[in-house]
Amino acid sequence: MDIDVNQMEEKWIRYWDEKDVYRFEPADRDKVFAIDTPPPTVSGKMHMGHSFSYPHIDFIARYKRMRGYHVFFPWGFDDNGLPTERYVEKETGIKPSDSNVEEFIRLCKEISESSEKSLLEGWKRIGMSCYFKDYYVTSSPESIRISQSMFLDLVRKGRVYRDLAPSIRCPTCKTSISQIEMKDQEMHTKLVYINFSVGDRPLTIATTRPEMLGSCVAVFVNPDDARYRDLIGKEATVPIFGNHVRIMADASVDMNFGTGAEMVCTFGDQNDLDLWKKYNLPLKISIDKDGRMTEEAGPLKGLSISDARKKIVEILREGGHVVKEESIKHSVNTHERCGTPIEIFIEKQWFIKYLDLKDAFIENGRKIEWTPEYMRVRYENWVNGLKWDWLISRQRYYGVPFPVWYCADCGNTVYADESELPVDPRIQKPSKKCDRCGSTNLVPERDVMDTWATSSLTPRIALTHFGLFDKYYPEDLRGQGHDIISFWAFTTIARSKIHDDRIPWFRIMISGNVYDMYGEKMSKSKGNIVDIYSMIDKYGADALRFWASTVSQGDDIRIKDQDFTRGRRTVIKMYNAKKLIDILKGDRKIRLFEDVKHPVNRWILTEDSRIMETITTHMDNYEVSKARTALDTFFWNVFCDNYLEMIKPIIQKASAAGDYDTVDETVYTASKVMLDVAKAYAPIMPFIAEEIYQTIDFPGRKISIHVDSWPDEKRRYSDANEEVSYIVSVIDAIRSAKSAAKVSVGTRVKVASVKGRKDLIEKYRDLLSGMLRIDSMEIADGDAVDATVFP
Ligand SMILES: Nc1ncnc2c1ncn2[C@@H]1O[C@H](COP(=O)(O)OP(=O)(O)OP(=O)(O)O)[C@@H](O)[C@H]1O
Repeated sequence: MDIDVNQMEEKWIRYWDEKDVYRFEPADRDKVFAIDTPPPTVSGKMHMGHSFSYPHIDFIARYKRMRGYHVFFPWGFDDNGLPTERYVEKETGIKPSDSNVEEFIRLCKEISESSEKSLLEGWKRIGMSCYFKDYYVTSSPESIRISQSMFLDLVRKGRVYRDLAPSIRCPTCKTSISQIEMKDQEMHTKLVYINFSVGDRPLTIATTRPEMLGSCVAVFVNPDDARYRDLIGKEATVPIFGNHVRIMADASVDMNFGTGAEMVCTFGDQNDLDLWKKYNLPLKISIDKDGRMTEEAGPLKGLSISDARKKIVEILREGGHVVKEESIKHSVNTHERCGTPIEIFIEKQWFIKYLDLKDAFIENGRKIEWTPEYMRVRYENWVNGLKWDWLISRQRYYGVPFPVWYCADCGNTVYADESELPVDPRIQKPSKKCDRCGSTNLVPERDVMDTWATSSLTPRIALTHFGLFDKYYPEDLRGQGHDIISFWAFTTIARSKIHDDRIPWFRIMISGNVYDMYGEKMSKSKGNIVDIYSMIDKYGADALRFWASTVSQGDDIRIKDQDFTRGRRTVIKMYNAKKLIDILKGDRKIRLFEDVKHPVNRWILTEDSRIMETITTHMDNYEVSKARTALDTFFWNVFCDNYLEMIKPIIQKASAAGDYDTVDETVYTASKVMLDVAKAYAPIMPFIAEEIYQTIDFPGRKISIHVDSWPDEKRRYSDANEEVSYIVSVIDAIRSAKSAAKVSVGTRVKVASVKGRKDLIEKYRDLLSGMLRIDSMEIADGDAVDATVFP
């Protein structure tokens, strides 16, 4: 091999950049293919998960471009919100509470800008054909304006409200979060059996949250539980705290968990919240916003949740209230960013009201084509399981500010005018008075929006960035991983429904995830990653993309060296095949042939157009892995092993006989099929495809293979096909005979004795003996093809 794959790949990245190959030229809607590309969060390093899922989108973008579409394939970064804040905290050690808002925002901007520059290089390096020269970021004034304007649209539509309502809170990140950001996690914990009393009688309840005892507002049992039927309606005394709570019945209580009697606290978990709402129970908050115990927690006041848990068990033990403790493993709702168990609070928060739209979300989900189709079910399960309106306010700093002030005199909410956007009420003074009482005493909303409240608008943000929203919305395709169906896919479909009563794109293509060696999804922020550069140095980016094409959409994958090796071998094989054609061509110019005469050329052109048709069908069905498998077989077996080997003696013989038409026709055919192969590989392995294209010297080439046309020319020569296919079966038989005689395919043998259709084999005697290195061939008639060799 004399190709430096890394150098070759870097050369083409520079070339595509210089020639602006991926610039989008607007055209009529039916000529455009618009893609909603995932803007990665600025939260760490690019990893092999990205070099798997992004190429899946790029395969389609490149294919559609070669099919003649003007492909709108923008690039963007999602660089506002909690992921970026946490990244900045990790990188600098500076917490938002250590500095003022403006200073911290400045730091977040500075760090995300420099981080974006290096991340961008990574995405270019894996051969993405996005338009990188002008990308959007979700923290730009333009994106903030759109996000705030859509917020005002929600206000106009009555779809947003601020209310004192239960909200989910992460004590570590010190912010409210939404249901979307929760993740179930199996955790080890202690189930503590505690004695309450009903008069003289003990009533044992079991709980995993003993520190919440001060918030206990009721004890619940199942109405069918005979053990407690006589207690329903009575009062139980809470140990240590001494207050009395009602014993109530609800069918949701699991008789088999613990003792079948449970305490309801405000709020230990979702179940507490449900019962609290259903029975209008009192409210007692014993954990504050920062995860510290409050006054209500009595002797636990000021402790952290975990310390409080230890302490209360000690106190209960001392008082003789603990019956037993059991180690259990149970599922806990945690914050997906940091893994901390969530808490439930009552706070004033902004919510998008959408629970009443669940049916419409399902209906719109069904108007979208899902690839693979079964991912729609995941989406629907998520929608059906929604229990909360979408909480969009966050008590953080680096996010899109709410365009809102409150009147300190009458409590009215004052919204910014559209013309003032983007606005940061934390920094900017309002331009108007309270529209209810005329007061100028306005105080800003200090919360910011959840990052998904903005990234759910990416079709609008990306298209508006180029002034194309009205022309190309809804878009044609959204590509993304299945890890964020409930985040990004769902929120985008929801926002499109609410704002525009439309679907955001006609198709969504969901790719699988790359897992680390422990079976966890690789993730930037968690840091459990394999860096892309170490793999590119070893195998090249084409090989990484080849690996990405080895599984179907939606399927998960691990890092397997053999897949990268196969990809790299294919790159080298293509390079060598092209080199062989160069040698056979010598210094002749390629002449174009409308029609070819030699049966071997007629056969390969027939096979070529057949396979291209198959590949095209797979690509049209978004089945890239099937297309690539078919192409691999054609390229390795049919084209390299058979056709290129067959034409060596053909060209040699024709040259010796001065038959330059046959030489030119064969050189043309070999180059043409090589070009088709390069074009068909181009969406998957764009670098080697460009290398072949640019060096093959075929007339009529464009600036790049990636803007040339897809190979769909149909040439069918049925006469030659039957004949040469038969000869290919003879070649296979002689190769098998050589292998049975333990001689390598390239080793010369003295005699080969071949049985079959004598007249036909005779016609190809020279080709067979030249190609298979046979000194003398004995040919006999026979029904089935059979061969023996004598070294
Ligand atoms: N391990 C992975 N395998 C496949 N695709 C992934 C993987 N991780 C992220 N992606 C995809 O990359 C795109 C951008 O994701 P994102 O920037 O959130 O990456 P991330 O590593 O998960 O970051 P974070 O840790 O901040 O969540 C999404 O489409 C996502 O599905």
